[in-house]
Amino acid sequence: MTCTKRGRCEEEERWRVWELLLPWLPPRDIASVSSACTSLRRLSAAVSARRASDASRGLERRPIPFRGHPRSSSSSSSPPPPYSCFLYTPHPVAARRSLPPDPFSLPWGGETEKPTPASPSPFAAFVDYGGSGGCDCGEGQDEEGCCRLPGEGCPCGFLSPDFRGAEEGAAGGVMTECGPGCRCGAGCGNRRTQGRLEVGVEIAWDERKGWGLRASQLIQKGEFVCEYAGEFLTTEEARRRQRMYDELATSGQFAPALLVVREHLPSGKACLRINIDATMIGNVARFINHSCDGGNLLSILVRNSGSPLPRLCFFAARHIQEGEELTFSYGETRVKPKGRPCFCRSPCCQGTLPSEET
Ligand SMILES: C[S@@+](CC[C@H](N)C(=O)[O-])C[C@H]1O[C@@H](n2cnc3c(N)ncnc32)[C@H](O)[C@@H]1O
Repeated sequence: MTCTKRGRCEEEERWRVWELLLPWLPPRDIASVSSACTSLRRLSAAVSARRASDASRGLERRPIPFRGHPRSSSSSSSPPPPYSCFLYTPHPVAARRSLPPDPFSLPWGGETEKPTPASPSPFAAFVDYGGSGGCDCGEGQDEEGCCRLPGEGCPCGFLSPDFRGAEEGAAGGVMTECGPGCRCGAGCGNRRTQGRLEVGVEIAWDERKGWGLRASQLIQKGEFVCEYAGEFLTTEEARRRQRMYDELATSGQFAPALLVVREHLPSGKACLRINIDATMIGNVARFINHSCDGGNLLSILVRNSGSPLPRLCFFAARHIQEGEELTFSYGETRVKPKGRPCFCRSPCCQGTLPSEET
């Protein structure tokens, strides 16, 4: 009698450990655990369903669901769904040195911490948080009152995105906002792109392009959609990862999200190169696919006072209807001899995805 009771307690204890452990495991491990017994299969299926219900892991204002993956509703013995293989971050982060060697072995989770001056990280190599050049507008005022109207003296400027030609796919340029060098706080009117996601989006499966981001509500022309958050990499690290991703991509089950952005001088010469890798740590923007016609998003480099690195932000280039896929152009250059096929379906499709030597 005593023995049976102890046995039951041990069993319950083991089960509790699984309940605590499973939600953090990489999908590959969940798949192997789930084949052990019916109870674990049920528990794994519940964990996978929870993951599919919110890509942002609760870090955005509202859940961002995955829709329509052919394997998501089938048994958990099927291959692990790729939507788990990244950590969610609402903000750009410094390159992580402690990441596992490939995205398929990443645990489930998110990065909540915004980098601060106090946290010593490689980010400090890029961003000077002690920053100069910010405004004093917030001093002695409540947040609501500061930096509200253009032309009222805030030195950070209120340049708006340039939407001329946006509907024809023209690039959007640069704008400026208050930032870490300013005395104003999060409620300041000149921090339009620094809050959490405001527009409704969901992540939808396409047989040929993989996951993509689509609007789950009408998005008005000019509305801020999201920024491209990921790890800021040095060019050397970007090259190393690109080689790794190219190899993984030959398996066909892997979609890298490493973006190289160049800020050009008016003369046309490149002056600043930014490498943002959203493959292993990123936000919803990592799901935005390419369109050869420029897509319906305008990409703008946003400079924040006190931060030498601009951020890449997306605004609606035109009214975007509920259910429409959100896309932008990954660039013009196509230098890799065997470029990967493009399935953007636009009339001006070039047939291959933009690529360049990183
Ligand atoms: C930033 S990710 C976009 C999300 C990705 N589709 C996924 O499933 O995670 C970029 C990758 O998506 C795929 N992709 C993006 N646009 C595409 C297009 N127009 N045609 C085919 N594949 C595309 C490519 O594999 C590319 O490397």
